[in-house]
Amino acid sequence: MDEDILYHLDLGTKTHNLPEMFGDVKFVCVGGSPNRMRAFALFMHKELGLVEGEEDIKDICAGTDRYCMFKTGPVLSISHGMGVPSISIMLHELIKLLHHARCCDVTIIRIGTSGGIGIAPGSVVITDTAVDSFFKPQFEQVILDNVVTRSTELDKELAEELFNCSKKIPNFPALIGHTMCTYDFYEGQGRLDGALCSFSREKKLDYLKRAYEAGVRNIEMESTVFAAMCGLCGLKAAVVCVTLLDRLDCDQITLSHDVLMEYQRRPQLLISNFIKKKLGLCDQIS
Ligand SMILES: O=P(O)(O)O[C@@H]1C[C@H](O)[C@@H](CO)O1
Ligand SMILES: O=c1cc[nH]c(=O)[nH]1
Repeated sequence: MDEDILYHLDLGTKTHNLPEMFGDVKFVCVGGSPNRMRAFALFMHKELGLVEGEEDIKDICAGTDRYCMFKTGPVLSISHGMGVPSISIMLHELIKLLHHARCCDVTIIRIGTSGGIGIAPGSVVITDTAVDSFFKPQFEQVILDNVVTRSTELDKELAEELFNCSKKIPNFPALIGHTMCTYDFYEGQGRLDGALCSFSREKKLDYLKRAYEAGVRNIEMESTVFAAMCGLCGLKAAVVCVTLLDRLDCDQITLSHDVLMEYQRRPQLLISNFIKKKLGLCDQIS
């Protein structure tokens, strides 16, 4: 293409000098909420000890209200909204952005929230494999009128490295497990408390217990397409989500605002330690 307009990011190859703006990016962190991703960028800025002021960390995608994007040193922090279609659009444009900017050796990590299965709320699940609602390690993309099945394997070495990093953080509950990705938060995740519910409590528990037996430890809404797209495009990728509740116990998220914020910071702390370690900024993890 003579020109590539990254419409939902409000960036383009003719309007922006992408290599100059993004050429040094080595880590990309993505998550659903714009506020979380802004908070992560500010946290990384502090952790990396960068000189310019926090006020210089501006939303690069301010011209659109679809996604927000912040850059601090080699770390890019981007929001992706909720669900597969939303993250998929963002990833198409992000991956093209990294290509146009001539970035190399980029690691991409989704830092999110999730519902746990059979584990304590507040646990951080590092995904080894993302699975669909049938516990299969695949993502089905409808392309024209064909269903194309793509693998959702993630980088096992990276998952192990993150798990080892987590062990160095005091009182940090983390584990490696499969993550189930659904197309809905309510009936799609076996919740009884949506506007619609077409199954019994027994059926719900039977489904979630079968998921647990298949190795699933948490449920969220983006991991399969994230793993599939990053895998096909040669990006090292990981998914790190905190659990907000144990779905074997309840459906509603009753955490106080403060606890919710503290839980959401857990994946951020782990990833910040990982990035600092990769950049050689700390032998001793704080
Ligand atoms: O990154 P977030 O915390 O948005 O991920 C999960 C999956 C859905 O997008 C959302 C549902 O509450 O949270
Ligand atoms: O239960 C939950 C919690 C957060 N995100 C989800 O997708 N499900």
